[in-house]
Amino acid sequence: MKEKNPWHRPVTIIITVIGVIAIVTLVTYGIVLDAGSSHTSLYIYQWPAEKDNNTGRVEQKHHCQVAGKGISSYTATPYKAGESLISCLKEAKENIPQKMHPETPLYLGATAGMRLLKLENSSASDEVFKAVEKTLRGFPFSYQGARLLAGQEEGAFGWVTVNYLDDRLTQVSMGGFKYTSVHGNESAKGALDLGGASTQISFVSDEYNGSESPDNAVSFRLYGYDYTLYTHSFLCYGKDQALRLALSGPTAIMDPCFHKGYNETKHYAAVYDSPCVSDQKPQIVSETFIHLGGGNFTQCQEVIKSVFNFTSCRYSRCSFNGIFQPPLQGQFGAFSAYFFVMNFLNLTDTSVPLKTVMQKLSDYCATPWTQVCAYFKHDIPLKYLAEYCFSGTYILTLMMEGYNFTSETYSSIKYIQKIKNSDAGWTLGYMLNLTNMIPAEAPDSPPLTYTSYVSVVTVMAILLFVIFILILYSLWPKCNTEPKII
Ligand SMILES: Nc1ncnc2c1ncn2[C@@H]1O[C@H](COP(=O)(O)OP(=O)(O)OP(=O)(O)O)[C@@H](O)[C@H]1O
Repeated sequence: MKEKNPWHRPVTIIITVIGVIAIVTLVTYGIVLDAGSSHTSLYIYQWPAEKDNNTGRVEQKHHCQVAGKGISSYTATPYKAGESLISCLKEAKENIPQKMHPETPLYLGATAGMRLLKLENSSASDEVFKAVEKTLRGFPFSYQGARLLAGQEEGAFGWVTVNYLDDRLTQVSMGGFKYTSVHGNESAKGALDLGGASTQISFVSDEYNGSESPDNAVSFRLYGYDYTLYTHSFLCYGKDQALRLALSGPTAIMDPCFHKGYNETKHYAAVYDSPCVSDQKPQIVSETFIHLGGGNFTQCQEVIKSVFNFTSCRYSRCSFNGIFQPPLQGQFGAFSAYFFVMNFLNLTDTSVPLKTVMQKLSDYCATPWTQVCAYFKHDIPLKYLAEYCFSGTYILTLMMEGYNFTSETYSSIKYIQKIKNSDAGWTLGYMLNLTNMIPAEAPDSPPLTYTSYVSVVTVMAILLFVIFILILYSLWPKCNTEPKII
């Protein structure tokens, strides 16, 4: 059968092609791998392709958790560190349109696990990085490097992420447009990050300008505001290494931080094969020790306090281990293990008085191990389950004794996992920095919101399309209705 309008098929194809191109070019992507001490995570971020540098535009599109342990655990077989990343990188290929692969930046940042490995065996750490780099280069993305993040960077980028996602760096919303307002120190939120091997505290304080203990200062100019951030990363004070610090010693340990009835034979090597505790290894012949639970919150607090050194401070004030810390100021977001642990314990509500929080944790610690197992073992890995009493007590002790929060200021902490669907952590801040997504100066004119931008692009595309059709129509060969005299 003959078609009535033979030209409508090419037009449909053209519309589809224009539509697909428009949709694809609207979005840009970036990939960051967080190679932590306990595991590696891959994050894909996306943002509108037009570059107006506005805040709050970048969002997490996808998260992939790499199976197995962190890359620092592959010292004996470094190539496996590279191989471990392949399945998440394949997922990234599927989640980003193929056309965009070559221009998608790909970063890997390694944190405290690799910091410890570097201290212990720097050539082993180089081998792991080489293996990881080889894998990353084998994918069609724009590889931008795999590197070790300094603790200060980890803290500072975590702070940038939280404040960026919370829209605290610059704008307030007015009538659909975003205007720069007087923000700065008073609106910024502090960041508390508890990892497996290190922990970071970062905040701005009116009483800190970087002159006392300049090593703790990071200065930024973001959207026209100057920030002098106080940040410190405590290596060995992430929750896994802190547990090793707390577990020092004799052949049979009655550990108040584990539930009564907990009874495991453990290898000394597994506890002491870390530079955080290697000098405390007991000089005994036995290879194993019995780890027994005592289930006593108050005693657990005492054990945990002993891993902090409060005796010396050469500054006007310190947190612990002789590290300077200015007075705490403002709200804080506490993420990573802070959230995982307090969420399990059902203690994320900081409007609950601290005394009540401690009582609930104390009751939990006193629960016999058999009862805890019977209740949770199908849902929670046993390793995590066994450690929640220790981890919860460690978190409260670190905050109250270490960082000097009080029962009054405890409510200024919010336990967070995600902000607007993006995970809290250093990765987003790192990518924003490396892609120059946050300008030093505020944009001159109020930029369009994303919805307005999409509307303008859509209207322009329709207009162009109509013009195109009109031109096509005027050029199309027509039957001449006039009688012709040949
Ligand atoms: N659901 C959970 N319950 C309890 N602990 C958890 C849970 N999920 C992860 N963890 C633990 O929380 C800790 C922090 O995890 P995270 O991924 O932030 O650390 P990391 O990046 O591996 O460490 P680091 O930043 O020190 O290199 C780790 O010890 C991890 O094993």
